[in-house]
Amino acid sequence: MSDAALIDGKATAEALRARIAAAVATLPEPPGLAVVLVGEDPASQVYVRNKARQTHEAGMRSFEHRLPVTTSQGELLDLVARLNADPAVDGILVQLPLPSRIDANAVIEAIDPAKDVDGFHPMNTGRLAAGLPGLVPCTPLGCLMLARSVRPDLSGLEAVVVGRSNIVGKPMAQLLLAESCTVTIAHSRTRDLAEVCRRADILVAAVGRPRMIEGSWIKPGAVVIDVGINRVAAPDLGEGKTRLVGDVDFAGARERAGAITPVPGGVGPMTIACLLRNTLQAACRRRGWAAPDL
Ligand SMILES: NC(=O)C1=CN([C@@H]2O[C@H](COP(=O)(O)OP(=O)(O)OC[C@H]3O[C@@H](n4cnc5c(N)ncnc54)[C@H](OP(=O)(O)O)[C@@H]3O)[C@@H](O)[C@H]2O)C=CC1
Ligand SMILES: Nc1nc(=O)c2c([nH]1)NC[C@@H]1CN(c3ccc(C(=O)N[C@@H](CCC(=O)O)C(=O)O)cc3)C=[N+]21
Repeated sequence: MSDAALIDGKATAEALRARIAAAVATLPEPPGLAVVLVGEDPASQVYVRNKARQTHEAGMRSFEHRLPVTTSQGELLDLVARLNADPAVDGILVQLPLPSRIDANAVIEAIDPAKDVDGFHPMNTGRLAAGLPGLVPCTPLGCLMLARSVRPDLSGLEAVVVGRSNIVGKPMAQLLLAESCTVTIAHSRTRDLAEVCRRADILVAAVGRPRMIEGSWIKPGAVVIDVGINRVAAPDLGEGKTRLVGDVDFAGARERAGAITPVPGGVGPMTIACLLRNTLQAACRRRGWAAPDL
């Protein structure tokens, strides 16, 4: 079989951001997104900076809160309460992971579900599981959009999600189930992961292990969505250099897949575009504006 089609997340995300910007331009006031970053994790700082820039480019307001790594849980909960009460804030994102002293679940549950643009509050995860409208986690939503860009009708397909985290794997499985896929969720205790993956018409990898999914595990013609963002040493680029790779062995998988997302330039840019989409949706719901059709 010839090489898989490349699913261009960067271009798809740019197009989605342009539609969001056009919709925002028609609103009486700009939606506002608050991003909270605790500590100095350099990778997180890059995401926060990219989010702020793209929020402005979409015509929205961005409120950044950078707190020292010594911040207590009480101080963080106070900030969340202020953001819940702030009428200019439509969306609240608290960057994860948080320092281990802080109970992340307590912080997520403190966010007003109507402003929970990450879709992590139990109210929103419950609504997703029940098939009710709500805010849907950005990364799985972006993955679904990319899968549908090459297979508009997923109904009846075998979908395998590798990873069962609350932020990617579980909501991804719910979205694929809602598309009428036959869904398998694999994880670190799964026996014979290679054989499970070989069943997949749609394979979503959200593990956090560089190139763990081998080319020979891919069903010929499958759609492969690689969520992994792993920084690895790249001595070929020079001493001390690094590069980003996914959870899938891209070169091997490309020989068998029908379509595949690259890393970088795949799921990552879609995550930010979906965050802006959720912020627009939250603003429209909260403020009684007609929600645009994106
Ligand atoms: N592109 C984007 O926008 C985003 C990318 N990411 C990236 O996606 C990846 C996953 O993130 P996240 O879900 O938060 O990660 P977590 O570490 O929370 O979850 C990883 C999952 O992978 C499973 N797993 C670990 N090792 C294996 C193995 N050997 N075989 C099978 N399953 C395994 C774990 O199983 P178990 O539950 O049994 O421990 C767990 O369910 C990371 O690389 C992260 O950087 C994350 C968020 C957004
Ligand atoms: N509350 C919360 N919500 C999140 O959505 C969240 C989070 N915490 N913590 C961290 C993870 C990770 N994440 C990414 C977003 C964009 C890219 C992204 O844009 N990646 C680019 C490249 C980035 C680069 O080059 O460094 C790409 O893949 O092409 C990656 C990763 C969101 N996360």
